[in-house]
Amino acid sequence: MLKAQNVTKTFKKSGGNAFRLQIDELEISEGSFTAILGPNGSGKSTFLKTILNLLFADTGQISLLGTSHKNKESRSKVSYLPENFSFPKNLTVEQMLHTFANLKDNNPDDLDAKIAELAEAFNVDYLDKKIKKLSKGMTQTVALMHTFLSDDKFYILDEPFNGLDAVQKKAIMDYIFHLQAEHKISILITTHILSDIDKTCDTLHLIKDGEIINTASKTEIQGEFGSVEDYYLNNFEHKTETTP
Ligand SMILES: Nc1ncnc2c1ncn2[C@@H]1O[C@H](COP(=O)(O)OP(=O)(O)OP(=O)(O)O)[C@@H](O)[C@H]1O
Repeated sequence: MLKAQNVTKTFKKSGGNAFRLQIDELEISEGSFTAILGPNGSGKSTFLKTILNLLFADTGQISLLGTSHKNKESRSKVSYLPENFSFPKNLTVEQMLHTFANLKDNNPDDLDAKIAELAEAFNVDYLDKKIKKLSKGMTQTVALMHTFLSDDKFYILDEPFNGLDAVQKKAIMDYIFHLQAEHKISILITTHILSDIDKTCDTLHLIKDGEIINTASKTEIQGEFGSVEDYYLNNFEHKTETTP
C-alpha cells in the first residue's frame, strides 16, 4: 500500500536547518491500521504531506499502491483528511459534499445514497445547515464525511478525532472497522488521543525530531507495556536521573 525509503525533507531558516524529516524505511500493508505517534512538531503532518506529494521530498522513494507517489493516478485512490482544512462557509453541508465530491475522479455512482449512508453512520442530522453554523466537532465530522465519500483503498487521517465527543469517535471507528472488514482498506492515522487507538491499531510508529525511533505491533505493546499510553510515555516521558 505504502513504501517509503530514505525520505528526507528539510525546512530551512536563515542560518541553518529549522527541521529535518528523515524516514529511513516505513511500510504499510494492505488492510492494516497504522498509527504514527509523536510530540507536537515531531514531523507527523510533514510526513503525511510528503507521502501525498503536497510537500516535495528532498530525497528518497515513496511508492503508493504500487507506483510512485508522484503518479497522480496512485494519489487519486487515496483519501486524505488534513489536520487543518476549510470549506466554503456559506454552503450547506450537503452542497459542500456535492461540490467537493465532483472534483474527485472516483466518485461513487450514487452520491446521494453515499451521503445518506455516511450521515447515518456519523449521526449527522444537519446536512441542510450552513458550514459557518457548525460547531467544531460537527465541522470535524463533516470533514470526515468528505474524506470517506469516495471509495478508496487507502485513507490517511491527520488527527481525525480533533474535537469529537466519545460517541462520535466510536461512530467513526465503527465505520472504519466496517470498511476494513468489507473492503480491506488501509488506514494511516496520527493522533494524540492514545486511548482511541489502543484496541484498533496493528502497528504503531513513534516519531521524534523527524525520525522514527520505535516501531511495535499492538501485540508487542500489550505484552510489554499494557497500553499504548504506557508505551508512548515510556519512550517520551522525560526521565530525571537520580543520584544514589
Ligand atoms: N511549511 C513549513 N515551513 C517551515 N517549517 C515547517 C513547515 N511545516 C512544518 N514546519 C515545521 O516542521 C516541524 C514539524 O511540523 P509538523 O507539523 O510536521 O509536526 P507534527 O508532528 O504534525 O505536530 P503536531 O502534533 O503539533 O500537529 C515543526 O518544527 C514545524 O514548525
